Amino acid sequence: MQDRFQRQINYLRISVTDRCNLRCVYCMPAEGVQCLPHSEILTLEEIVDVVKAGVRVGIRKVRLTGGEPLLRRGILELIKKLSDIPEIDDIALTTNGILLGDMAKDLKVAGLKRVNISLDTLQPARFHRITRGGNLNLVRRGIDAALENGLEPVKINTVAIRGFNDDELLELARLSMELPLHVRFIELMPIGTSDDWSRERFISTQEVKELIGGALGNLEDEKVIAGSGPARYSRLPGAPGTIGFISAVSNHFCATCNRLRLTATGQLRPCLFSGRETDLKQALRADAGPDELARIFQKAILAKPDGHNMAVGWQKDDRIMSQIGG
Ligand SMILES: Nc1nc2c(ncn2[C@@H]2O[C@H](COP(=O)(O)OP(=O)(O)OP(=O)(O)O)[C@@H](O)[C@H]2O)c(=O)[nH]1
Ligand SMILES: C[S@@+](CC[C@H](N)C(=O)[O-])C[C@H]1O[C@@H](n2cnc3c(N)ncnc32)[C@H](O)[C@@H]1O
Ligand code: SF4
Ligand code: SF4
Repeated sequence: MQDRFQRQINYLRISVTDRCNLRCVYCMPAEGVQCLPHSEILTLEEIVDVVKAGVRVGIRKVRLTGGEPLLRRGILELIKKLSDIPEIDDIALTTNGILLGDMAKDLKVAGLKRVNISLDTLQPARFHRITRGGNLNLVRRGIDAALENGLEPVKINTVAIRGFNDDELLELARLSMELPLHVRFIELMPIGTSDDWSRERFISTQEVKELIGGALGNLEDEKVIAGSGPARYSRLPGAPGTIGFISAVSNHFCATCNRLRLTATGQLRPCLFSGRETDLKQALRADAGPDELARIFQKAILAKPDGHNMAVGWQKDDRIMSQIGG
């Protein structure tokens, strides 16, 4: 269905859990994150009902995220049920990769098409520091398992952060020369835990492009890689993979935004950056039928703003990224 700004909305990002096995410094506070009670979180059946209602208004693509989606009990069963919905033609998952080594094969069998894996550094000690305790080896294993099991295209999400990983962006870009990986550099957005994370940490796409182009060769524009997300892709000469750029701040893609979010607690959220939400859970738990759920979707789509307001600074929100479905 089209929203008020003639954008076709066909993509639902679902936060299947607010829980996470890491605590990345720019995303979550070190402690004090209150996990939502189970009764507040949508059940697997409720999520499937929501997607079926979404299909009625044109949802064709689903992404499971969180928090860490691989922590959600029953995730394989959920993927299986979603892949049985004939209209859904793309089921993807965004993960920190920690549990992927052990789960990739079962995820593929359940019907998952592809994964995006977050990786901000290739240095074990640094990884441990930024994730507050994570083991980089497990993520490397997860990436290998994703490739071995054909969860392709495998995309790597790297948030470029000054004073933290700006000295290894070239090495991360080189991954696309060694393996068929699509390494995407994401601009740090003013959302999440702002602790020590300030404007000075921001690195623009332009800066990363110049760095990579200067050191590794001409970046040739690449056609779209499967998935209709906001990244723009280029390829280094002879590389099996590509380099992508997600310029969420410097050159935002709101004019072509095609998505809605479903929070872990069953709110439809028209925009990552807007606290305005439409409640689906109450209707689900009052046994609303598919028509009524589809009407709630329509309402949320019509409430989509034309774009974000990042320019005003750090997002003040009742929810953190892991609850919204980053
Ligand atoms: N501003 C903004 N940024 C987003 C949005 N969706 C995703 N992003 C950013 O893009 C990053 C990568 O998102 P992914 O979960 O990998 O999904 P995607 O890039 O849409 O996925 P593909 O379908 O594979 O292209 C996120 O970490 C965010 O930083 C959005 O709706 N708005
Ligand atoms: C919130 S996580 C959820 C999925 C999973 N736990 C993971 O890390 O991939 C999704 C993505 O959001 C990104 N992210 C979190 N906070 C961000 C911020 N302030 N700016 C840009 N990207 C951010 C993460 O790096 C990650 O790639
Ligand atoms: S970015 Fe992902 S892995 Fe890191 S704390 Fe946030 S939800 Fe967890
Ligand atoms: S900030 Fe909002 S409008 Fe812009 S791309 Fe993200 S979700 Fe869409």
